[in-house]
Amino acid sequence: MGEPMGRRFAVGYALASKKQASFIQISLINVAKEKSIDLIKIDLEKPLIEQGPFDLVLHKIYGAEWRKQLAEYSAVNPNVLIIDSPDAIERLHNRISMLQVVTELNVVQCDTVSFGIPKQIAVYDARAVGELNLEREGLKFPVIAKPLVADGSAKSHKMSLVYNRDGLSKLKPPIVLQEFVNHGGVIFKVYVVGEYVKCVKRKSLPDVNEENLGSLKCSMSFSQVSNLNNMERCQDTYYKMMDLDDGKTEIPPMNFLVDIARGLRRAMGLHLFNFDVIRDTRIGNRYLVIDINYFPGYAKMPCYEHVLTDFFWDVLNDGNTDKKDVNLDGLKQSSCEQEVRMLVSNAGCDEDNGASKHPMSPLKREENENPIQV
Ligand SMILES: O=P(O)(O)O[C@@H]1[C@@H](OP(=O)(O)O)[C@H](OP(=O)(O)O)[C@H](O)[C@H](OP(=O)(O)O)[C@H]1OP(=O)(O)O
Ligand SMILES: Nc1ncnc2c1ncn2[C@@H]1O[C@H](COP(=O)(O)OP(=O)(O)O)[C@@H](O)[C@H]1O
Ligand SMILES: [Mg+2]
Ligand SMILES: [Mg+2]
Repeated sequence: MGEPMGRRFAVGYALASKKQASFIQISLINVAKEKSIDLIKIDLEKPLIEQGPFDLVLHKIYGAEWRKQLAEYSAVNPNVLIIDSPDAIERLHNRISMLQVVTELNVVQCDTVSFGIPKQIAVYDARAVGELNLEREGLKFPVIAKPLVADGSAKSHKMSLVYNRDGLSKLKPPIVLQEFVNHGGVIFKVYVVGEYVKCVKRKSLPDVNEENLGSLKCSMSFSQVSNLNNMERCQDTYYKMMDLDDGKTEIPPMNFLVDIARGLRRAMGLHLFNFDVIRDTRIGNRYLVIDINYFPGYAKMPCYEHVLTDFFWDVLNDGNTDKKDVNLDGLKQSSCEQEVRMLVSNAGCDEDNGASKHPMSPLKREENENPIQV
């Protein structure tokens, strides 16, 4: 069968080699091709302005030089879509501004479910860290120390769970100290692709028994607990190992997540991101957003080829997905997912997500929890 006649679209992608290897799979190239979309690698060794023509530039590259190249390309090609805007992405490179947007979301309120962010403070001064009085800052042990900068480097994922004062002195600012919230060892990862939303469960840090705090050593280092290392990625059991199918943890109400996703998408001006959510076991139906990532590992999402291709198609044919959102009641469902839902159940995933209508939002917005700066 030949390809359909008519207009073809060129999507240029600029990705680091690891990202390219995971995201640009042959299955994605083929599904896109069938929809008249050609995925074309942007050569990072050459000026962007000399490449193309593209209808859309998809990118996850950091740094001033790349921003300059994008700006130059946009100035000469004003109709080309840049997904996403470097300024909008920038907000996610700092763990304070990243979560600030969650506290500013303006969504319909209801009594049954609420969301917010954990209490957190930024510490900039290395000399101040050992002297910190957590109680005065409204925090108590245990806390998680996270690098303030979230720029995709291995360093930016290196965290420690700090149990007591002694653990504080080892920390290297600039950091964020965030209240550790017991959440039953399960994290919800909510993937957003334009209007599409998908929630999966993953393993997380186990709960900490506060009564044992005194007997624990001062801190514990960790990195990307909900993800896999490179060796694990090569194994067949890839999805099984990562997705948590404990059969007992229910995912948060989908209409609730959809409202947060839509609010975030609009507030941040981003199309491609995911956010990590935990359920505060002390309170029950209270959910905390702890992390937002630009252009995450979509290839781990079932049917990602179709979801992403549908997204490219929509933005290329519309120019602006947000125009459509105004009248949007439910969520999009990928063409692949419509079929798959009938045939199989996705391990660790909500069966109905990505498709559910949400007439009444059960959201309750909490008061702003502005971080204190030290
Ligand atoms: O590598 P992957 O596929 O695990 O994706 C990473 C994401 O994993 P997730 O999809 O949330 O499970 C990962 O999410 P977490 O930070 O682990 O929550 C990041 O988005 C990471 O990007 P960066 O290092 O922050 O720039 C993502 O890494 P890049 O692929 O963008 O380098
Ligand atoms: N406030 C918190 N309370 C409990 N666990 C947390 C909290 N913040 C992070 N975690 C755990 O630490 C992991 C890494 O934190 P996260 O902020 O998502 O950083 P990263 O950007 O490296 O993914 C999370 O996936 C979760 O398991
Ligand atoms: Mg995370
Ligand atoms: Mg992150």
